[in-house]
Amino acid sequence: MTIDIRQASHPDAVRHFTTVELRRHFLVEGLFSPGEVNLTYSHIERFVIGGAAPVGAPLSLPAPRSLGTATFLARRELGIFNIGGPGLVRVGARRFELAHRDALYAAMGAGEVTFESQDGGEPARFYLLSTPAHTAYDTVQVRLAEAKSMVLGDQATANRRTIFQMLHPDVCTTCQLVMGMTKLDEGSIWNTMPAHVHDRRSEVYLYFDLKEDSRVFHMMGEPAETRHLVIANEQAVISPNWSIHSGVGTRAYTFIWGMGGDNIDYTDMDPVTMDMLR
Ligand SMILES: O=C(O)C(=O)C[C@H](O)C(=O)CO
Ligand SMILES: [Zn+2]
Repeated sequence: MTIDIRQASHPDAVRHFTTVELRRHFLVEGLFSPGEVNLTYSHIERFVIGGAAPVGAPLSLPAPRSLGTATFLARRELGIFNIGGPGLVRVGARRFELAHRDALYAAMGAGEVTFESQDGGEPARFYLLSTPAHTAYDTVQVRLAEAKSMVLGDQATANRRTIFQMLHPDVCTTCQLVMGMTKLDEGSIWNTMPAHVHDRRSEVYLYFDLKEDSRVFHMMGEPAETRHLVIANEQAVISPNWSIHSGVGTRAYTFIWGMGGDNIDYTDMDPVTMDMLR
């Protein structure tokens, strides 16, 4: 197990970051190493961002020293999305079979978490996002078909996409975690443009389903001070409350978004109009 600690940065400082510094602070690489759990602890929203790629023996989710608790879920809630082959997640005494793109909400106090692949030829890849919690709700599986979905954008603006809200108040109860998946139609490449910010919540994007030779140019920064990160398949980006988060790919892709903060209201966004962008 590895854990990488990220400190929060003031936007006045970020304005002067080089490309290397921007990537070191906001990009999360190497999430899925076969047979390992890799975690990043961000002081933005106290997110824990991780990947578990079990091959052979089951993998346990450890409680790193940064959490200061005996088990990972003692004071936290966790969203688990399977972006690989069929997988098995055990939470305490319960077991959940997660097909490709299924999600699981693991509640505070639910016990130890372990990950397994069910098909050695097509291992599971579990993306993890966790925030501090205050109440023990139910641990529930959310299949992609059970998501609340909406189609946004159109082909003329190359942003036709389906948003699947999965850990969302209309689907399951969480403390502060709100998560889902956005899939772009073939030929569409823009997400979240026009852009927005939401000062009440921070967000993490995991881009996947990207071909080896494709990249997403992820836009970040204050609306009048935008910067970009060039992102490859299965890399994540941390988006602080003051930052836009939008991307344009060299072809279609899918991403998992997840938020934590003061509310769980997906619609609580401050729109950024085109004339505000610099
Ligand atoms: O494609 C989109 O637009 C999104 O998926 C936007 C994210 O869900 C988001 O930024 C939620 O705050
Ligand atoms: Zn957002």
